[in-house]
Amino acid sequence: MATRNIARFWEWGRKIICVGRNYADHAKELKNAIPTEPVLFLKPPSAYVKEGSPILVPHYSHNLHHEVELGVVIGKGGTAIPQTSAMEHVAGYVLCLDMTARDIQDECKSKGLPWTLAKAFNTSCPVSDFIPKDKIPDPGDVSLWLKVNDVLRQHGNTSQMIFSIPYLINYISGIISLEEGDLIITGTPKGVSAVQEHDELQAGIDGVVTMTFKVDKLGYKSQ
Ligand SMILES: O=C([O-])CC(=O)C(=O)O
Ligand SMILES: [Mg+2]
Repeated sequence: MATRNIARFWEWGRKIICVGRNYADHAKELKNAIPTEPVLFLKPPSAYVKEGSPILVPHYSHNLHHEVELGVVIGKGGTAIPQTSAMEHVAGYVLCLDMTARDIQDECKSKGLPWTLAKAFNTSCPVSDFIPKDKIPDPGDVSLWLKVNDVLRQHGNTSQMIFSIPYLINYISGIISLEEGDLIITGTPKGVSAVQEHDELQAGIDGVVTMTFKVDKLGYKSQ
């Protein structure tokens, strides 16, 4: 097998492990309790989309939300990784969006069903270019923002996270072994809101990366 390039992990990437309700201000805006343990869910690698391709609205949703998040790219796998060595397993970062069909998520929550349809559809995980680890010396102090059609909607700092990156790596790897090319997306700060077809989403990490995505209507539906 040819050598895999971690900077293009989304092409051969593996699991996307998502942390929910990791910012108290976002948990509150959706009237959820502040968690005492991380809330986890998964997206498949088919959820990845890169700049130049659009975010597609699932045909079954009328309330697609943006959630801007810091993504942690795993460079070295492991099981039950101690917090003290957790950062040795990180290859770098991406800025990412956890696109969420909020109407479907609300329905899933009220019926006690899993969030797969709300969170794991094609193009539900837009990602920026790979950010090498040394470009973010302190992942616990990263300022991230998102604009819809030039209007600022989200602006948070990873210092507001309830569970830190080393804590999450330890917690997750004790349940689901981490592998090279996995991505952990670490939760969103407050300000989530709906996007429509033709909207332009711009997001960034101050001084590190920006990315732009257009929203398009989903062009396909299973017959
Ligand atoms: O859908 C939600 O509210 C949970 C989530 O992904 C987050 O907090 O980032
Ligand atoms: Mg999220």
